[in-house]
Amino acid sequence: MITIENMTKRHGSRTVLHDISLKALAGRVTGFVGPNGAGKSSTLRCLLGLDRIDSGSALFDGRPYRELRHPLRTVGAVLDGAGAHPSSTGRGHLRWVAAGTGLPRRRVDEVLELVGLTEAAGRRVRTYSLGMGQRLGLAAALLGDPEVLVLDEPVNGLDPGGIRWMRDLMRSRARAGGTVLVSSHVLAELAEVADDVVVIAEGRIRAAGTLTEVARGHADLEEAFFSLTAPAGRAS
Ligand SMILES: Nc1ncnc2c1ncn2[C@@H]1O[C@H](COP(=O)(O)OP(=O)(O)OP(=O)(O)O)[C@@H](O)[C@H]1O
Repeated sequence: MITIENMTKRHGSRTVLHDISLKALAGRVTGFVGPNGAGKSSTLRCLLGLDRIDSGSALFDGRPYRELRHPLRTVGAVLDGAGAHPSSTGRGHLRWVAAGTGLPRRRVDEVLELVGLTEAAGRRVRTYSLGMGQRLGLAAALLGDPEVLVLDEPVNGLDPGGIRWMRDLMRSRARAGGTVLVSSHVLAELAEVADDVVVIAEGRIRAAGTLTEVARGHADLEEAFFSLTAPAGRAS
């Protein structure tokens, strides 16, 4: 379970996250939605210990990321695509990650199979399509078979088959008891996969609840998104 409480993040004099709180529960997919610049990536970076939090907390079952005993076995994350060196092969990249974290080498072939990259595993990452890069990033995140998955815009660059596959994967991780936190710009895209939704805009949480609760009182999901994320001066 992920618990963020009263988290504030500043860059210089600019506050990009204002006292935000959210929960992502085990056994559920939690969608994290907001327009460009809303603060989604900043939230995920703070959660994963990549950026320092100015106040508040961001915890995995009660511990900050940096204090996890087995980070890769606890949390898998995909933030900016694959994160692999372009001249390495897909398999080489995963072996490097596995070796650096004490995970068994055989796990590399298992995750390549899981994300559908077995055939392309010997090719250099620079020849991968955007969607293949996303799959490789996910393969690295799954190496430690973690309980928690944190995915920033994971369907960017995927074709319809890839999107369906990614949704199935998120659902199956949640069904198996995992915690899945997934960000998107589009509420309707999350409708297919999320049990719960948290809406962020201008660095503030605007709504949270089940998809039905968040959409209640709005004509459709698109209207709900625009209404909930409208600039503060214009929010109804
Ligand atoms: N290193 C930084 N220095 C200064 N401002 C930053 C920095 N990183 C992010 N920001 C600002 O924080 C705000 C939130 O950005 P963030 O990338 O978290 O939004 P986002 O919701 O992930 O947007 P997108 O959907 O476009 O990726 C933006 O106004 C951005 O300009």
